[in-house]
Amino acid sequence: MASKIPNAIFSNGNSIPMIGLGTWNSPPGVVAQAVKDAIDIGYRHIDCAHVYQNEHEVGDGIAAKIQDGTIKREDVFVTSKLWNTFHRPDLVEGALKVTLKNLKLAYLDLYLIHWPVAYKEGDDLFPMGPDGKTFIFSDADYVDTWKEMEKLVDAGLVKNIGLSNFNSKQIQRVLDVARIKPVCNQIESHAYLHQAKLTAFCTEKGIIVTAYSPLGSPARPWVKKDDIVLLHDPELKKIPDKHGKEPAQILIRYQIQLGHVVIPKSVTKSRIASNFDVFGFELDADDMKQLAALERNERICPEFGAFGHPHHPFEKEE
Ligand SMILES: NC(=O)C1=CN([C@@H]2O[C@H](COP(=O)(O)OP(=O)(O)OC[C@H]3O[C@@H](n4cnc5c(N)ncnc54)[C@H](OP(=O)(O)O)[C@@H]3O)[C@@H](O)[C@H]2O)C=CC1
Ligand SMILES: O=C1CO[C@H](CO)[C@@H](O)[C@@H]1O
Repeated sequence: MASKIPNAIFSNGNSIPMIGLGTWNSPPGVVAQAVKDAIDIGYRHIDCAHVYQNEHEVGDGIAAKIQDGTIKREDVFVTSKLWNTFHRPDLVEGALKVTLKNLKLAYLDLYLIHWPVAYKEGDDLFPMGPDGKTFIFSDADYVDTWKEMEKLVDAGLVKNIGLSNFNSKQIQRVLDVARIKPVCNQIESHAYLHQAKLTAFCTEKGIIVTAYSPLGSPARPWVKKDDIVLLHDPELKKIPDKHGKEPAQILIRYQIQLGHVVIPKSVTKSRIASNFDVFGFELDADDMKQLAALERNERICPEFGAFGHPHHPFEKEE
């Protein structure tokens, strides 16, 4: 199927497809097929990360679709993220090279610092401290990490660099030293958590917001099953009927109309298809107001183990 996805334009003039396939929690053995299905359906943007521990299989899916002629490398936008144990400047390039090898790519379209918090360097991606709840921190500073990210652009290994889970003060610290500005901040964004101040700050600075967990990440064990889950919120359910659409499609379309790039995850072919079918209708002003009114300041992905880190981004709103 030919792909007609609108793009968002970065401050450097490069573009990113407004919708991409998320891959967190997409199991090895399943994710390669999900990536192949997504590309067949028309997705041209895949969101990955070293810490998802499935980049090798994601890479198999992309390679298969390049090999069978469905796409060329330059047709697909691939993002990955530098994990928190690799922030120390001497580790950054090596971490990217592992990701490139796993993904079987010569370059990334976008590389993000996954979180502003750094953890103890080493093989353990989640180096747990003695309390069994808090990771062991590193004192690497993301500003020094950023200078290494810039070198990856110089070396032609990544086309664009950006941030993820950074608050406005942290973004400003990066902007203050940046020779190459971050093009985006990938943050949690859905109808229960708008992060209005942070997104306004990003917009003012010309930084594109990518919305993660747009469906409220229902598979996370701590998303309470006895409370209202976003996808089943009775207020949300009033909107789809009017458009003949499903709740997930409304939530994805909502992010796009907010001007955000959006990366819903699914390994289910029918959902991968329906999540992509969000360009043939428009939410009206009343719908947008109703969705905005669902705000609950409900953060699903706070990186619990980093509470107490001096660079934890979201312990207070910034
Ligand atoms: N930068 C960061 O720190 C973070 C980045 N991310 C990125 O964002 C992506 C999306 O966020 P994520 O937390 O995965 O959560 P999402 O909000 O995308 O929800 C994904 C879940 O919803 C289910 N689902 C997908 N489509 C539908 C549908 N149409 N109807 C009902 N259920 C559906 C999926 O199930 P199934 O797969 O079984 O179909 C899966 O369990 C991640 O995969 C990752 O790439 C996420 C969190 C943090
Ligand atoms: O991208 C991510 C997916 O979820 C993980 C577990 O909560 C996070 O650590 C990470 O930020």
